[in-house]
Amino acid sequence: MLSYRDVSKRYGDVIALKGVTLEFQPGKIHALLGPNGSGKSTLMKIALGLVKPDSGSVRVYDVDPVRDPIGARRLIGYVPEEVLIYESLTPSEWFSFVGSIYGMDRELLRERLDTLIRVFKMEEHMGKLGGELSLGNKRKVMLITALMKEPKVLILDEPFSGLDPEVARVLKEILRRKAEEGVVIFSTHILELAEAVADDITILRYGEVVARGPISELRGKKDLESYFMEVTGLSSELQELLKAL
Ligand SMILES: Nc1ncnc2c1ncn2[C@@H]1O[C@H](COP(=O)(O)OP(=O)(O)OP(=O)(O)O)[C@@H](O)[C@H]1O
Repeated sequence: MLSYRDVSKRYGDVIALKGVTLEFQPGKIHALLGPNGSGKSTLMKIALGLVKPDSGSVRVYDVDPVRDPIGARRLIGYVPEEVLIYESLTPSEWFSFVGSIYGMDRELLRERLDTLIRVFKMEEHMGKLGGELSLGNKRKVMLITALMKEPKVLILDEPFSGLDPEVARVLKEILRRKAEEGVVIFSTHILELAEAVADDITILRYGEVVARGPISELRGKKDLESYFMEVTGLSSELQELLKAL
């Protein structure tokens, strides 16, 4: 389980999170939605101890990421929004390196990697340097890195961006399977994707939770886009701006 209690975070004058209380349970796929700058990445980074909250408490199962960021990272597979890979290592070299850092058994590592590499269709790219890979393949390397240790918590920031439709389908299936055993959270700006993949959604606006629950219950009779526009207040803001234009 991943929980946040009354968590706030400011960057100088900018309020990124304001008294957020949330719980993400295993068994469901959770989508995190919100306009640009609403605090989604900050919320995710706090779970990993990459960003320290100003107040409130966070638990990754029973680990406090503020006191024990390494312990929290052991439990979490994380894919950030930005592409971060070693340009001068091949995916093969990179996975062996990460496997040794995780202290994974070589045979187990090989088995898991074999499957993930085939599932993500990366066989022919394993010998290329990271810097030579296409953007989508770099993102696949990051996804495999997050999945290879079979984490209890999977946190993916915009994981579907740059993936072709076939790989996106594979990823949806993986998330579904992972959610059976652990916590799965992903952020997205694509509402159709949240609707197609997630069980529960959480919508942030200006660092506050403005809606939360099963998609079907939240939107009621509306389509998710209209619901999103309504709770984030974007609809009226946009209409005003368009009028001004
Ligand atoms: N390192 C930082 N220094 C200063 N301000 C930051 C920093 N990181 C985030 N912010 C600010 O905090 C707010 C929340 O940012 P965050 O990246 O968490 O939002 P987000 O919902 O993930 O946005 P997006 O959808 O655009 O990725 C924004 O106003 C952002 O500019």
